[in-house]
Amino acid sequence: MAACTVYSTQCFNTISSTPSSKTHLAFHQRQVVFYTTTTSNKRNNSKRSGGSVITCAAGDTVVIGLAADSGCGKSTFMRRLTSVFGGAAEPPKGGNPDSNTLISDTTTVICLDDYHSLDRTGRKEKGVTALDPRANDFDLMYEQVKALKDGIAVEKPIYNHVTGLLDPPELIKPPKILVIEGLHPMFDARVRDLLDFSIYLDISNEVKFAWKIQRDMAERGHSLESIKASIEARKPDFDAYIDPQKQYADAVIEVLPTQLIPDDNEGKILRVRLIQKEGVKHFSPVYLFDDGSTISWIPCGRKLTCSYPGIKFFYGPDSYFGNEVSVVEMDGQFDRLDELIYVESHLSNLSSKFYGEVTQQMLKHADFPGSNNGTGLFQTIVGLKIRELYEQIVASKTEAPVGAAKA
Ligand SMILES: Nc1ncnc2c1ncn2[C@@H]1O[C@H](COP(=O)(O)OP(=O)(O)OP(=O)(O)O)[C@@H](O)[C@H]1O
Ligand SMILES: O=C(CO)[C@H](O)[C@H](O)COP(=O)(O)O
Repeated sequence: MAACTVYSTQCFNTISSTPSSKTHLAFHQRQVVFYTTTTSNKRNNSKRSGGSVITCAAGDTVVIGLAADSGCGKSTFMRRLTSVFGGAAEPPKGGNPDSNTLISDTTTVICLDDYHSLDRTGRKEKGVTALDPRANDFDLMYEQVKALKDGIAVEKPIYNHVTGLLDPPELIKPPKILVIEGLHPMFDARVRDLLDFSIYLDISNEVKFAWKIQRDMAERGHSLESIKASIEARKPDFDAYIDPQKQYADAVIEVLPTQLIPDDNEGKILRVRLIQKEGVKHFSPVYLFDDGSTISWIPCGRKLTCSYPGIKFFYGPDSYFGNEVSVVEMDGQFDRLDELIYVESHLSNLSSKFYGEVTQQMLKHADFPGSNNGTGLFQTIVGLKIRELYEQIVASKTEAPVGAAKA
């Protein structure tokens, strides 16, 4: 956690709440700022108050945005990211058992579903989906992400996925790294500007469908028809509000059906592309063999065991929404994960701390979905990149006063 003392939240509760109001108070001889934002929730007749108490001088929180549709691997990615920093991520201790937040020593992951301004029944009554901006409170999202970035604890609302209601808020203290994950981290320009790094998980419709069926049929007992209907119902809003955010992402992990099997419709073998924006501060793209070149590589042979249809890598420069990017692509899947070290040794700029760290991370989480293909590989690499970005930002802040003195 960033150095921070949080005074009793009752202090916050004693302040009358007016929408988006700021009140400055003297408190214990320190300047304390209360942010209070209220959203009426007629359905459960409760007031959602986002309030916070400034007692931190830090303001060192690095903010990462992770955008994707529901069921597209955000939680899996978060587990890989948290593992890179060591330590397990858990919901806030003693809090709401249905909290969506995950806290570890270094990272706090908040789910942006908590900023739904309409609960499940409210959305149904108004005929809007959760993807629609009208069902979300972007003012509160902005105020609270900004507060956390500035080292201020907040009382964040909770959207309860079990009941479909808006629950009373939970206290979130400013972490070293704040990850905001969900449907809209890059939708609102004010929130977007707070991000130090952004990622979009771009899962093609065919693959999304296959994953949804696997999870919602096998694990949640939904019927094939209801899964199809739910995907279709969300699609217009997904296209209008979620998908366009990928143009702003610093890294996109694009997941497509394989090209190694003609007309494959099983969706089990994946072609995964890591699209990395050039010129992003503290982020230096990964490359294969030679920086800036264009390479197609089939690593199968003496050092890598491959069964049908094999594995194919590609690396090269490209343009993405008018931005210069470099792309590393992997089509196919690993037979033996320990042999990944052979591929790792041909990738550069991995931001690893020792030779073989990527392979070690992948082996450690061999049971996570996607560990035998490019989804797991690129999620792990992006995790290492975020660690390096964080370390560089912290180092640059520590060095800044020295530079300033020289000037
Ligand atoms: N890389 C992958 N390869 C194969 N299947 C995957 C992969 N990632 C996720 N899945 C499938 O998708 C499901 C959802 O993954 P996950 O819970 O990580 O997504 P999510 O975006 O956090 O979902 P939600 O927002 O609905 O909670 C998993 O249970 C798994 O079936
Ligand atoms: O797109 C989603 C992000 O997770 C959910 O569908 C949205 O949050 C609404 O949740 P629920 O279906 O539990 O009411």
